[in-house]
Amino acid sequence: MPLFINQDQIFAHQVHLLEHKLRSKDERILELETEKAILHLRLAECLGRLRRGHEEEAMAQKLLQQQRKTQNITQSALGKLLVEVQDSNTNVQASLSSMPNPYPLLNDLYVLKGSTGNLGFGSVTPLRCFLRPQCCISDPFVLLGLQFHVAALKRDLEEEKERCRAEKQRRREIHNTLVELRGNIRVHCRVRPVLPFDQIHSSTLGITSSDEVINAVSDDTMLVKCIKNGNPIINKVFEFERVHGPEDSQNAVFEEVKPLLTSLLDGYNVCIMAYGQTGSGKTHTMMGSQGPSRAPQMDEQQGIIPKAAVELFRLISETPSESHVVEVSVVEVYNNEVFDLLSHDGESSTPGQCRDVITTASGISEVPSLTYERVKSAPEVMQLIQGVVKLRARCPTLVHTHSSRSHLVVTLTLSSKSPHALALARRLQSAKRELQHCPQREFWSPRCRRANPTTRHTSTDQSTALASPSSLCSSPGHSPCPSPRSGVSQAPNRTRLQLVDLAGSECVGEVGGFC
Ligand SMILES: Nc1ncnc2c1ncn2[C@@H]1O[C@H](COP(=O)(O)OP(=O)(O)OP(=O)(O)O)[C@@H](O)[C@H]1O
Repeated sequence: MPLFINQDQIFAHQVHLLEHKLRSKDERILELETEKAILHLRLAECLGRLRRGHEEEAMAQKLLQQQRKTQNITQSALGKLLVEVQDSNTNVQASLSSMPNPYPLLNDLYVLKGSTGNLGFGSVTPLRCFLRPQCCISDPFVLLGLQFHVAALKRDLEEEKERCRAEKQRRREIHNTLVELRGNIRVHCRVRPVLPFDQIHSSTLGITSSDEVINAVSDDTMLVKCIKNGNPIINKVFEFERVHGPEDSQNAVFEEVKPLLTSLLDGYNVCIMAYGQTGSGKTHTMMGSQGPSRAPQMDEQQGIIPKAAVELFRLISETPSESHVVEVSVVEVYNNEVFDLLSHDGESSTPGQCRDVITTASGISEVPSLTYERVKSAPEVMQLIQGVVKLRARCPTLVHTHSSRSHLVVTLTLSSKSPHALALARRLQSAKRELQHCPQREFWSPRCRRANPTTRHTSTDQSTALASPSSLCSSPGHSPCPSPRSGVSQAPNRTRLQLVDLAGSECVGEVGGFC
């Protein structure tokens, strides 16, 4: 059969194919245009975000500047007012003392000054009228008026200060309630002042001394300038429960943690821990930087540990109905080993005995043979701590020469209730020590841990562990004590205050310590 090819049909087919190709291309063009529009939109969004970022940064800077300005203005205004008041007061006192007092009624005026309240210049006229029939003298009135004015100014100033204090206190209370609602761990941040050794390290990193890397923007916000050589500065904002600026004193810092000590007497364990980069001021905050010549008790430069000891004994003296016993232990954690700095046992010349750490079946970490010294006053606590704290491992770092290279844990154990109950607890503790010498006992120590990281066994009797003063609260913070089991129900109520000064990391490459 002959093959017949219709040319028209071939052309029609080719046209159809070409039309199909054309349609596909049109569709592709449409797709690409849509993608282009989406990319344009994204670009616009990114630009908007970038702009907003710049605006936020500018606002943060502006806020900081405004705060500084307001602070300066308030401080200088207060200073001027104080100087004015003091000057006027001195002048008045000098004039009055250099003058004989021939007017017996002037003494009445002093009484009036105390009882009438806010007497200013305006009050002089009625007083003058009152005195004129008897005295008819004008100069003393001027002086008195001046004195009243000074007194009124002083009172105003005091009232202002009081209002300011009350407002701050109210804000703190609301804040604390909020924090309580949020959880039992509070994180405060302290920014120390710039010190001479900072200038040296700044210059090695190419930062000028006028660059403040960390700024306490408000009571709870901190601005950190992240500076890296050759890169633009990035501002980061961090929020804490409380931010202490460089101007905040040791007292101001302690006031924030002081209420926790009341919790200790209410039956809660408390742990206050200082954490931070080397040279950031942990030891200064926890122990203080007191010179040897200073009186140990009333020193404002004392840190949280001495102040907490004073406060604890003050609180105890306010509850004489209960008998309280305070015991102190000082532990150094260095190179994964625990050293009992108060230990007296052993003939070794190395101070501080290495102790084992065990973990009970209930997951509580213990240092069973830790030394606890009974103390009766805050100076006694400090004498013990000061006596052994010099044993702490130290080594110069790139930041400062007296860097502590170990963690320090000071524990104050408070036992309340009758002396009989305390004696029972001691008997339980000695029974526990006997148990520890049983040959079949396995325990977890830092050395075992190195050999086998998963080994965490103990055969310690849980009831004795609960009664022992050496049982550590497993989680730091403001957590309730374990409730006594039936076997130790007579044991005294025991709570712990742990004060921890950690060793700082040497993170100096990133200024500000926020890597
Ligand atoms: N708020 C502060 N006011 C004045 N000086 C301070 C303040 N904080 C720290 N310093 C001083 O800074 C230096 C370093 O402080 P400190 O020894 O407390 O640091 P650190 O964090 O304990 O360091 P490390 O972890 O290396 O032991 C000390 O000379 C200390 O007196």
